[in-house]
Amino acid sequence: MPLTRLSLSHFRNITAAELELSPRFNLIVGANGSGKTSLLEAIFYLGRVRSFRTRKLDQLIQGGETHFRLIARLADPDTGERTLGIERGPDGQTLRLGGQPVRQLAELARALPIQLLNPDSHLILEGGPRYRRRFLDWGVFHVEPGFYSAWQRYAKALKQRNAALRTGRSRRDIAAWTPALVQAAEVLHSLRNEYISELLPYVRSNLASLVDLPGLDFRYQPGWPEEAGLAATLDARLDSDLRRGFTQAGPHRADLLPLLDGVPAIERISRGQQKQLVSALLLAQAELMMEKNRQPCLFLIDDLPAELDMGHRQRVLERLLALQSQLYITTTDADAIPSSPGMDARMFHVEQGRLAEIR
Ligand SMILES: Nc1ncnc2c1ncn2[C@@H]1O[C@H](COP(=O)(O)OP(=O)(O)OP(=O)(O)O)[C@@H](O)[C@H]1O
Repeated sequence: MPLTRLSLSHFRNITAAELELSPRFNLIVGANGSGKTSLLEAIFYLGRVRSFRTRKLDQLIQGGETHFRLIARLADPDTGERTLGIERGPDGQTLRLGGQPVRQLAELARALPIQLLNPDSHLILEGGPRYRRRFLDWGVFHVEPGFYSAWQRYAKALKQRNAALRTGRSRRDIAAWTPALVQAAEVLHSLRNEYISELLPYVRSNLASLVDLPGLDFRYQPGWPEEAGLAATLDARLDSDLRRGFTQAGPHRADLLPLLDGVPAIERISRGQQKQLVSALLLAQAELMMEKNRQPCLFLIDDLPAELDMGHRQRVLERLLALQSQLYITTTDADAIPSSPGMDARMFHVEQGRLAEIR
């Protein structure tokens, strides 16, 4: 659901800002180092309660200050408007949604599904399997209701098994975790499998309009050899797990690898094609989510001109607008963004952390 208002204080170089947002298209224009990415980072933080730039979250607090505060109004189709507020300081953070304390971060992720396209997005192709798992699980989390609880059960069993491996407990103690681990793993595997088969038609339709890559396919690896089964694999690798002190097989090692003519696509495609492919993947997820949940997502696109050429910018924006996504696009040059007449657009100028709407 879109944000209608956003207020920020002491977030990165933004001392204070109050923004009335467009439900569809928000363009953020400013010179290098002015604070454009910081604004996207703040919106991302509202939904994910983390940054896409750093793990050191205290870095988000403006230098010389002790806290940052973000307050957003969300247009909620069921309840009207809800307020989401996050304040972070030296003693931790408080999160409130609709006047209530937030108990699980998943509540925020559900209320504010956010997709990010930025210069790091190519890590989905170029980085290790964890980037592709994160991509995959974003989608499964949003469209498969049982995923989150299965993931929690799995994470708990994995943590216990790893602790048992590290502290040199008996094989019997370690094996005691196998049934819970395998049961949750199988649920995750089947939900991921189902999600991938639903997603692929959307990926193909986006590829057809964005990038010409006949022969592109995907290989899903669940994180263990399927023919052997997870229980037998854990058993067979127990000595090796004991030596290393952690569990080497399971859904936490899954991968979804794009292949071109049988080899990893990253080996064969240009940088521009990588960006088009990543855009197609993110769009496909948003389309499937819209189809299944009737819920549009927010798209944060950092430095759109650096990501795509003019023709592809136009096509990606058209598809996103057709999806009723709320867009936040940054650029140093407003002329580099295709204009879409009739769009309910707002443009903001940023200079040294000060944000002002351009009318
Ligand atoms: N905690 C902080 N306190 C104050 N200023 C900060 C903090 N963290 C980063 N900055 C500054 O905020 C400024 C804005 O950075 P940001 O990455 O948002 O700029 P940008 O407009 O996206 O730039 P570019 O176009 O170069 O990507 C930078 O000058 C940076 O040094």
